[in-house]
Amino acid sequence: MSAEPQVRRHPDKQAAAGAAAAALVEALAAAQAEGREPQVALTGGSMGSAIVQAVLDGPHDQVDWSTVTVWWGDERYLPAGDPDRNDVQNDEAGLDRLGLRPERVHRVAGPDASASLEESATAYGHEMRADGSGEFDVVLLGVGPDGHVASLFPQHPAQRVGDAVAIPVTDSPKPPPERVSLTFEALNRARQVWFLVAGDDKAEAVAAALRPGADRWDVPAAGVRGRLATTWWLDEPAASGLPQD
Ligand SMILES: O=C1O[C@H](COP(=O)(O)O)[C@@H](O)[C@H](O)[C@H]1O
Repeated sequence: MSAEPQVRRHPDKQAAAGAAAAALVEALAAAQAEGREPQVALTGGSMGSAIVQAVLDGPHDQVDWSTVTVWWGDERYLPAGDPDRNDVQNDEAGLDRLGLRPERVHRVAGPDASASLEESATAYGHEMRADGSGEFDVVLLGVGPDGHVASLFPQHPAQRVGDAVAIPVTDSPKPPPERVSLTFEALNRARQVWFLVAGDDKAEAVAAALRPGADRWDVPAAGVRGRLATTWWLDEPAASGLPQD
């Protein structure tokens, strides 16, 4: 079973990131209050860093960050420390200042630390199965102007891979061409899925993903839902293709 999408509109990107950050702190604290050690999947792109920075800038002490486990929904297959990696951009936004335990921050191995893209994706999937089996409390996802989420691109054959948690993606239409992505199956196991989208260049993708009957082959963002909640955190420009109500 999966949850119908809910839309939260905010006047600008900062407000959307701030509201999502406050809700993330609340969700992680609630999971800890229920006795769980929460698992969260982060995202790259423009909003991926905006929410990390907003968490750091806002009140975040109600979460015991030492028991939070962090994954990425996708990663660009680049060496550790490369400024185009999602984890590096998240670190620069403040992820490495939250008090997470390094052994609970699961980074995708790049070409400096794996024999091949395929090996990196397989290892990431095994790591996830071994450590909590990817039962995410919250999965954060940015959305590209083409409707892609994580590194699942429209009409890209990588979408077809079943029976895997993490997959190698080659020929990505957005650089860099090689990436590791979680699959629809892995993303859809989350309790909550949150889309974070800002900017009028995303309005068409947002409207297409939320259109009833949208096909994930054409609009991958339409193919991910949380088991308990699916929330779209939007700024007004990104929401401008949706009906006002
Ligand atoms: O390449 C990627 O793009 C998406 C969206 O990025 P944006 O800059 O257009 O917001 C991102 O969510 C994904 O994690 C990343 O690898």
